[in-house]
Amino acid sequence: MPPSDVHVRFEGVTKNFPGRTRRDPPHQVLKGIDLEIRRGEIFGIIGSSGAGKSTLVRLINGLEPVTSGRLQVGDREISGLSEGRLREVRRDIGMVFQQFNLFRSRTVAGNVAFPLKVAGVKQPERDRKVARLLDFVGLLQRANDHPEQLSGGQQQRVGIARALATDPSLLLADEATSALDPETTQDVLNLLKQVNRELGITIVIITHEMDVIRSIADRVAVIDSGQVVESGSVYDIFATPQTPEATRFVSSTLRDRPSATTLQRLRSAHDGRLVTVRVQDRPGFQTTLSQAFLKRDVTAEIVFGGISELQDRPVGSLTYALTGDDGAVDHVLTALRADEFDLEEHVA
Ligand SMILES: Nc1ncnc2c1ncn2[C@@H]1O[C@H](COP(=O)(O)OP(=O)(O)OP(=O)(O)O)[C@@H](O)[C@H]1O
Repeated sequence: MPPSDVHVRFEGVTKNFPGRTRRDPPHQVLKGIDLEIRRGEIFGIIGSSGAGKSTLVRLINGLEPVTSGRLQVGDREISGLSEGRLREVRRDIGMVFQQFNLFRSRTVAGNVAFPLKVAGVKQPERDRKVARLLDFVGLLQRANDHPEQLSGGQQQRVGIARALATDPSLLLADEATSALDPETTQDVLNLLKQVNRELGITIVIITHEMDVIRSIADRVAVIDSGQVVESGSVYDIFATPQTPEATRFVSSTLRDRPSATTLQRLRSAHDGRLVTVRVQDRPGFQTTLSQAFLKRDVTAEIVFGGISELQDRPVGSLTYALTGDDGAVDHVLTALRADEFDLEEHVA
């Protein structure tokens, strides 16, 4: 990939915070991050609480220095930049926060105008720009209201308009929808999608919710304990997660794999061996499976699972109760595995 296509590049980035007392060793929060975020994409970063997501964001906008490694934003190497140069980098980055961070004492228009004022944009130009931005986020009629007169979703729209005021090429959204209900979340995610598609702005979205990644991201990195454990296209992570962390996040939204309790219930309700098969986007997937079972007189009853669509391709898992001669079941499972079917047998 030519360097200009990469918007943010982490190369072996670590971040330490000092220990609690001077005698404690430093706390390594990021442990060698390698990541490439491409210009114009929506890149999701998902991880559990404390994984290091917010720290990663604070490195990108230069609010915290990296401890070691290289971090490039646009065509600039961030590590070692002076505060003045960092301000220039930050001017090209918009931020959207979980708690919106609006000024309560200013009107909606006043909030959006604020970064323009700081940047020294004069009044008539400022007013024109604020009106254009409020129109873009669908809140032109609310320009003179104060934030507390708006719903959470509307406040976040103001937050997005304010983040766009200085025409950034990169937008960082840190848990931007975590304080919102599911329906409002979808509205705000749609607006972010519009920002990306219509204005060509690269978006990095930080979340602990796989639903958010599924709704809007093109690619995703899963981080766990300060490390990228998996990254790739959202479809690939959903269709073939490689690590337990990614598998856990994927099943949290697809709800296609039985939990331990469900397995217990399935065991008492059905005879046979329980096997979960991951759905694959390949021709004749279902037919190949059913024929393999049929050929060896194995009865395969679907007892749990679901198939849904992601980026117009199927994802999900099906759990079967397999009854028949044990040797025959073993034979079918071995043959399917050899044919690259992804199977998990749930042994009691
Ligand atoms: N300024 C700091 N000084 C010391 N430790 C910090 C500092 N900022 C973050 N940490 C620690 O770094 C770790 C990662 O924190 P971070 O906020 O980046 O995680 P996160 O994935 O965003 O979690 P959450 O979703 O809960 O915000 C935590 O253990 C946190 O206590």
